[in-house]
Amino acid sequence: MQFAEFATRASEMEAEPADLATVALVRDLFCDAGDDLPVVVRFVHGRVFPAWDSTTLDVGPRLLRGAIARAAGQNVTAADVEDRLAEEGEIGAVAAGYDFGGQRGLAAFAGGDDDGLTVAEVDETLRELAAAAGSGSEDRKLNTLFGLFNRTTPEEARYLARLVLGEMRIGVGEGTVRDAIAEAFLAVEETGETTDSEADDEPNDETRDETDGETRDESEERAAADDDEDPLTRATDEQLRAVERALQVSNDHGMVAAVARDDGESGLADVRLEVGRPVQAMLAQAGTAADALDEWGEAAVERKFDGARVQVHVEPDDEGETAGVSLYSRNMDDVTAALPDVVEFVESRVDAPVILDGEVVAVDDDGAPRPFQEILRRFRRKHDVDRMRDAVRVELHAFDCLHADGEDLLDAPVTERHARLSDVLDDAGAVSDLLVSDDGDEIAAFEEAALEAGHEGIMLKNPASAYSPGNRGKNWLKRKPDVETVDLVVTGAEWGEGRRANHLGTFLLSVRDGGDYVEIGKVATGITDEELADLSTLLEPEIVSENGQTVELNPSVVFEVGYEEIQASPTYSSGYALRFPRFVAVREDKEVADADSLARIERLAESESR
Ligand SMILES: Nc1ncnc2c1ncn2[C@@H]1O[C@H](COP(=O)(O)OP(=O)(O)OP(=O)(O)O)[C@@H](O)[C@H]1O
Repeated sequence: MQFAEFATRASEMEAEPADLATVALVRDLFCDAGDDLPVVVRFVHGRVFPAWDSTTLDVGPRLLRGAIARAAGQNVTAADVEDRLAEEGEIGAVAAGYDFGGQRGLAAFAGGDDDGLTVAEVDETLRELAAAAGSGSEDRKLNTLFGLFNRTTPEEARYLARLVLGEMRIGVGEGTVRDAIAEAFLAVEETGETTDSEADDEPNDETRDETDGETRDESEERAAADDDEDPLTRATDEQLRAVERALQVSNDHGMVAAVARDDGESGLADVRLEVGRPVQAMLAQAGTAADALDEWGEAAVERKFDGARVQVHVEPDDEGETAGVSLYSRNMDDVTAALPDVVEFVESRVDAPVILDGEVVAVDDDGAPRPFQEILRRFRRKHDVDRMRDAVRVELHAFDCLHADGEDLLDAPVTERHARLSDVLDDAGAVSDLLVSDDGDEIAAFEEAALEAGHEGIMLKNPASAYSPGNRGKNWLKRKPDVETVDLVVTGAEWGEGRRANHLGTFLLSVRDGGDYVEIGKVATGITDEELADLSTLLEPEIVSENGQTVELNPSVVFEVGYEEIQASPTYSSGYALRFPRFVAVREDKEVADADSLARIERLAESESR
């Protein structure tokens, strides 16, 4: 497929306000993609690599602006591009505003044979760019991007720029991709035999409700559109679930689309977990022991470790022995290199191919947990790993087993998965204690002991429940006595004054509101001088534009922020403000998509006002 064709389709999606019609456009694109299907599926929601793959292009806004400036011609500087960005507010619009065609004309004049970019060529070039490392790699990346932009029309440039930054902004989220795959390759044209035969078969509440707001809206719109002209053939809930399950298990949208097309529902059912391919972490809601017992009769109770989530993959070799250990964060980033002590521990205690879920916690010499911030000094670290290994001791607490010895356990109940965990991890101290109880007093005593031992609280799990990757469902409840903090996206900052003039000092905080960010306040307290310097290093490459002391930042960093109260306030665009905000930590284990939403802020504000 020509990249120009992809860009035209993307612009149609961007212009389409209705969710169902967008699904139909995405479906049609998938149907027309041919051999390029996996790439097109990834591109349409802003990915070059599958979701499970931690490889990134590692191109920041500054480098991208430089490449656009170069492709735009000799008279255009990166500062000009920056000025236009301040006016337009979005890099795709800026890229589309330049005429890169002049260079193409020259290339043709010089004997160049340019039939236009193909989707496959863009994919291949961006993959090469991602692989550039070491000295001179910035320049090589700049050259590669320049080469691509140089061949784009304005429409192609718009979507290329956005693809490079990983945000297509065309209203196509996970739910849309899932529905479009089912519509394209599983749904059957209505021929008197109705595809609504599953109408009574309610979709798994957790899966459908917790995916994202968009999914819920889509199903409502789907229902409302029943009698109206419907642009979709209408996949059944069962077909949607088959796609959803394969996506959860593989985190590879391109592969799932190809399997749906080539092998249908039975092919999707055969998609299995793979050691070395991370899955999304199951998440929890806040809740109490009373909630748990009311709902399930009994609860599986564990300590809530205050550390960083880690998924442990132990790969088999040809003889069935273990060949290697890899570790992933809750966002499926590869953090193996940062935690050699955990790798060594797992190597010595596990001798079967497994996927385990757990938490790494910083501990003192007596094994007592240290504050959460300490583990963040180790997690994701690329430099000084050995020095930090000595400075911050960590321990693994494993609490789940998703796969053991070739067997996927996602659908097995909590208690069975925990029993398998105890079988495969030869260290009782590293296996999270599990109390299954229907007695509120017994659970309260367990909670008290957990808090006394320095843990954050307890987790309450429905003993009969399966593991649902990526879902913040009702089967896991977290219970902790401390005041909640909120995780907010840093969208702006101000340069400091006096001795702090070289550092960003005050940070503008936002919450997620659909695909956008709305402001909720600023934080400047609770940050040490050392942290200020680190924050400036972290955030300076994300500067989008500057106006006097104030800078606008690409939303990429999440702060955990404490506060005394959340108040309704006209000062910020969210309609809320934090009273006495206090910086707690950078949530390096979270991406902006994991930051708190406006809906959560509304709930917190409401519960405080009661
Ligand atoms: N025994 C346990 N079982 C499951 N998760 C646990 C356990 N102990 C600690 N955790 C951690 O608690 C988290 C669940 O809380 P939640 O899903 O709300 O994540 P979060 O947003 O990081 O919340 P928090 O900031 O409260 O940790 C898990 O992601 C995991 O990192």
